[in-house]
Amino acid sequence: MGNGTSRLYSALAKTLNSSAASQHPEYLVSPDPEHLEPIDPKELLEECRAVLHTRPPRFQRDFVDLRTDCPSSHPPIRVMQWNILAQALGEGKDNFVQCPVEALKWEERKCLILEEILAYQPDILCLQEVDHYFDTFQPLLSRLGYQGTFFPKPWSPCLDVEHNNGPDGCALFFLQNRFKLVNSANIRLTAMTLKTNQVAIAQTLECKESSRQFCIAVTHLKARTGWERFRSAQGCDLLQNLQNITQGAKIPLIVCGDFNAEPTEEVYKHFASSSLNLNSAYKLLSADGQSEPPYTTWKIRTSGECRHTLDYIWYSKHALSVRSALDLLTEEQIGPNRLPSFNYPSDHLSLVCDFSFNEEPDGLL
Ligand SMILES: NC(=O)C1=CN([C@@H]2O[C@H](COP(=O)(O)OP(=O)(O)OC[C@H]3O[C@@H](n4cnc5c(N)ncnc54)[C@H](OP(=O)(O)O)[C@@H]3O)[C@@H](O)[C@H]2O)C=CC1
Ligand SMILES: [Mg+2]
Repeated sequence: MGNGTSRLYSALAKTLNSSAASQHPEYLVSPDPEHLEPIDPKELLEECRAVLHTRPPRFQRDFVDLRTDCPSSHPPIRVMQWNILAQALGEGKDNFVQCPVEALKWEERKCLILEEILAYQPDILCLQEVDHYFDTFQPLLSRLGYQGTFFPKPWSPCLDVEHNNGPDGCALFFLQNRFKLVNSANIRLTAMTLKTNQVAIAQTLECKESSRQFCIAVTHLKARTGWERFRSAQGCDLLQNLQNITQGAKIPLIVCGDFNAEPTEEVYKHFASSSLNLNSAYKLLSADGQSEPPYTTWKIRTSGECRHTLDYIWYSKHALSVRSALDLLTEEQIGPNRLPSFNYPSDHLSLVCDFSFNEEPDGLL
């Protein structure tokens, strides 16, 4: 076995075997990463690239500078929002008819996912459709200095798929050397007072540099057309929970999610007009700062081509500024067979933003 390969198995192989996933209780804050030997991100990136040596080169995406005039005395906070496509759904249920089966092989697709994370080095990761938390992302990201939290769907569609790796759910990771966890809440979303199959995680973090606190939340709302009212009710429930957690918007807030809703839907309008004073960060990439990108997910299923804007990063527009945002892949980069592909591991694009606190939040948050 070549040196690279053996190193690969030294870093990537120190992950729990997949059977461990089903032995874990529903919700578990990961063990203290101090007790896991750290990995050098450059080494892990090299090892991932060794696995991906037969794949086409990574697409280049650039950060768009959105700096406003308010300078910040502290380093920005980089947040990544990403529905990484559950392996069981990608292989067993999602029917991406133009995606070759071998492009979804987990041993390579996981390295594409890790490569994207290592390329942009977010301080905070908000993920949906995580069905390899315990055997892959938690052990590896812990060794990169992240503390992780996982909250699976009560009844994940992954469990219907033969040879699944356990339920999918939302995961939230933050760098331990930058933030201290003040509070963590797992939220099973309701709709019209009924418990639903969708969840969220909301955590209050304190910046070690500035002692400023903020709330970061991740969610994944009910998919499919015909469920618009259901998503709207889930969104209202999440907003109510966040009102309480931020003590009525006293704490700045960032909410990441696959909302499974176009900007025309009611749930989007609830977030855009909430008393939490939120703005959608990716609107700032548009010329007038008022329009969402044309797509955040683009796939071809048996039902046809689906190009939608469903993923968002909402933030407290008075207390926080967006300093930059990662541009999306172009249609040419995505290619005619759309996503996922040999080039990109998910049907959803990652969204990445750099935030800073406004020194003195003007007025209410
Ligand atoms: N809800 C419950 O209480 C119960 C649920 N179940 C099981 O759970 C499943 C529903 O899970 P739930 O998560 O609530 O469902 P969702 O409708 O939210 O979708 C589940 C997953 O399917 C993907 N998806 C969306 N559209 C399609 C499509 N057209 N074809 C294939 N996949 C698609 C979504 O991906 P994306 O978000 O990226 O679009 C999402 O990850 C049922 O199929 C059943 O297996 C069974 C009994 C009870
Ligand atoms: Mg999906």
